[in-house]
Amino acid sequence: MPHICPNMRRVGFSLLRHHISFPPSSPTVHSGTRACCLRLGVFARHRSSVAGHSWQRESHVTSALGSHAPDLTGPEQRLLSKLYGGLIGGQRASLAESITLVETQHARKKELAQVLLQRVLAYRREQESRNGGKPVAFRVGLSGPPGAGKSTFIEVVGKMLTGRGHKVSVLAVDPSSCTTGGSLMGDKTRMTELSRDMSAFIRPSPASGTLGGVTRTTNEAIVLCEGAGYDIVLVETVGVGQSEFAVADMVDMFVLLIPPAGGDELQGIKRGIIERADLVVVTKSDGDLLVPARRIQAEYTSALKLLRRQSKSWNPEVVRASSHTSEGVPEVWAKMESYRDAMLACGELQGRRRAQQKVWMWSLIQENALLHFQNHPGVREALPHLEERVTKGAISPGLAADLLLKAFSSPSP
Ligand SMILES: Nc1nc2c(ncn2[C@@H]2O[C@H](COP(=O)(O)OP(=O)(O)OP(=O)(O)O)[C@@H](O)[C@H]2O)c(=O)[nH]1
Repeated sequence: MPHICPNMRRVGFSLLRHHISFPPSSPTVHSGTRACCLRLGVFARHRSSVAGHSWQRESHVTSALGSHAPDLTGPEQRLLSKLYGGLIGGQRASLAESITLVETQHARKKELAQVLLQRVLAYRREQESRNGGKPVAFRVGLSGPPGAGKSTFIEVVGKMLTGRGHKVSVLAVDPSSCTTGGSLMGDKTRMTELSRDMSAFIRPSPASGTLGGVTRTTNEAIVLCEGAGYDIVLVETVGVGQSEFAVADMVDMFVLLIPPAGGDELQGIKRGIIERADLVVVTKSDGDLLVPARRIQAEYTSALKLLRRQSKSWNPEVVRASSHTSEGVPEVWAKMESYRDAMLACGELQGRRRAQQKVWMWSLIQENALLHFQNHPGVREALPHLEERVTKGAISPGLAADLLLKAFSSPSP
């Protein structure tokens, strides 16, 4: 049972009191977060210069956190130096290894991952300040129903962009891996050409975990990709469950891909997610599918007019493209660039990123607060009995919740 600081308890207590919904029980234990923050100070004091960037420089950022930090061992320091040096040097193997580190469930490695991440964040901040405070990479989320043509589209756009000198990374968020451990997205060979391109980096979804856990690691993987010099980060997800909302909360632009099919196939597309779309792309706009594609485009254009606008500077549009003929693909990218430029110019993109940091932080708190609540000895002891009485109707859910929260707020035995 990890030590839970009183503040953490208060947060968990107050979240529960305000009926904020938590994800279901999670195997992701994040107990090392605070310890690893503390450890940053130690890492900062490890003065090795990697790729011309001295660790010393960040010490002012982290010294306030560092006084109780236990030391990193020599091998740990060497591992982190190697990963960081390789990562900012743009080595794909170091990037892949760093993402594996942030995906780990191993408590100590999780701490190391946070140390690395903090360093990469500091490096990225330096780059952004050199870039006039503007983000160094453009993050685009792409979602759509199974078979919408997402991976084919990403392959074609990705190749076009690397051909123009960009470095493109593709991260996948697979909701099925969170529930079943299986995969909606990973079982077939995807983006074969792009995966051979040295300017591209493709990373499948973590194999398992809660959506909260996958969201955290994807957010962290984005930071690592940007540190490794990828100026375009594409995050792909299937429009199933809540994963598309999670992805919309971690990108600069959210794009919905819709196949030119009618009726049932489109019913799975949630109205809520259409509201979040900055751009809708009707895919497979070629051959026999051209006519239905035009019809779907017209239908969605009318539907979008009825929705509330998300931005003062951007009106979501519906465009058509074919990944087979490439027709419309450069135009789709041009729209994405116009969006980025407009949102950067008015500062909304930067504002969106700031808000996302908070969403990300709160989703971590929710996940961990619930975990601490469930692991509390008093709660564990009272839970089976109270659950039984609630299901039998002997006591109200409200009273049971109050009793459990009371157990949680009393000191551990
Ligand atoms: N005619 C036509 N077919 C396409 C086009 N793009 C993709 N397809 C076909 O649509 C099918 C699904 O394409 P994918 O790219 O695998 O779709 P996806 O959305 O990634 O699918 P999931 O991985 O199941 O979510 C494949 O058989 C593709 O060949 C296109 O531009 N035109």
